[in-house]
Amino acid sequence: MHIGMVGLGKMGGNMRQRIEAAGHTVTGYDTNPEISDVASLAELAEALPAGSRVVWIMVPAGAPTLTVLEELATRLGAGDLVIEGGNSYYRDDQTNAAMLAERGIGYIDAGISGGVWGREYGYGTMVGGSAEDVERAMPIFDALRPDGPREEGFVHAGGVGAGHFSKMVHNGIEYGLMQAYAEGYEIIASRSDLVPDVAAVLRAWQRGTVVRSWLLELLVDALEGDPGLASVDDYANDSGEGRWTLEEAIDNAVPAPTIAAALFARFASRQEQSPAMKAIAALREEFGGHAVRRADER
Ligand SMILES: O=C(CO)[C@H](O)[C@H](O)COP(=O)(O)O
Repeated sequence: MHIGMVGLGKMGGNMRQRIEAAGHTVTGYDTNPEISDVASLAELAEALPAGSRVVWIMVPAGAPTLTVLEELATRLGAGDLVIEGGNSYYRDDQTNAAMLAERGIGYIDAGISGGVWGREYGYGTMVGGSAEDVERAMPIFDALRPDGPREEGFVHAGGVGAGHFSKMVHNGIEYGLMQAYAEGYEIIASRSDLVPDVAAVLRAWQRGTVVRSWLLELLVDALEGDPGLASVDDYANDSGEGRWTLEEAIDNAVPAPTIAAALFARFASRQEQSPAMKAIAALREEFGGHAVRRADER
C-alpha cells in the first residue's frame, strides 16, 4: 500500500519505518521541513491516488489533531480514508468522523501502544470504525502490530471511538500499574539498612514472579541507568487519558479507586506545598492541641 503519514516525530517517524520495512510506501508530512517529504498537506494529498487515499495522522491530541483534520477535510474527497492514531478523546472521534463523512471520507480511530520501542517490537493496536474501512487498512495494521497471532496484538474493538476508548482504559490501567510499582520501589528503598540494593530485588522479580512485566523491566532499566533516579525530579505529568478514564468510571458508576489514587498521586507530585495538609495539621492543633511543625521549621 501507499499511505500518507502526518507527523513524523518519535511515534510517527518510528511507525513509518516499521510500515516501510513491511514493504509499503509512506509519504510523510511534518511541520519540520528537515524530516518532511512534502511541503504541505496539499502536496501530501496530491502525492496519493485520489479516491483511495489513506492518510494516518500521528500528531499530539487536541488542537494539533483537529487542525490537521480540518485541513485534510478540504484536501481529501470521497473514497479517501483518515486514520487518527494519536491519543484523542474517543468522543471527539465521533464528531470528527461525522465531519469527514459529510464529504464521503472514511474515519478510523486507532489507539497505539508501544512507545519508542514499537518500531522494533510492534505496536499494540486498537481500532474503531466500519468493518469495510478497517479491512481496507488491515495491511498497515498488520505491519504495525507485533509479530504473532493477530488477535494478541490487534483488535477491531467496535465502531468509531472504540479504538481510542480501549486505549484510554489501557492508559488508565497503566497509571495504576506504574503507581503500584513506584510505591513498592519506595517501600523497599526506605529499608536500605535491610535491603541495600533495591534494583537487585526488582531485577529478580523479572522472571518467574507474579508481578513480572514490561513496566517492571523498564523500571529496572531506569534504576540501572540512574541509581536512585538521582537525576529525575519527583514531578509527574499527565496527558489526560487517566482523567478521561475516571470520568467514564464516574458516568457509569464503576468503582475505580486504584486509577483515581494514581492520578491524584501525580497531582500531589506537582505541589511544592499542600494546602490540604496544612489544613489537616491546623485542625489537629485546633481540636486536640497536637503539635504543629511550623513552616520555618522545615
Ligand atoms: O499512550 C501512552 C503509553 O501507552 C503515552 O505514553 C501516554 O499517553 C502517557 O500518558 P500520560 O502522559 O498521561 O502518563
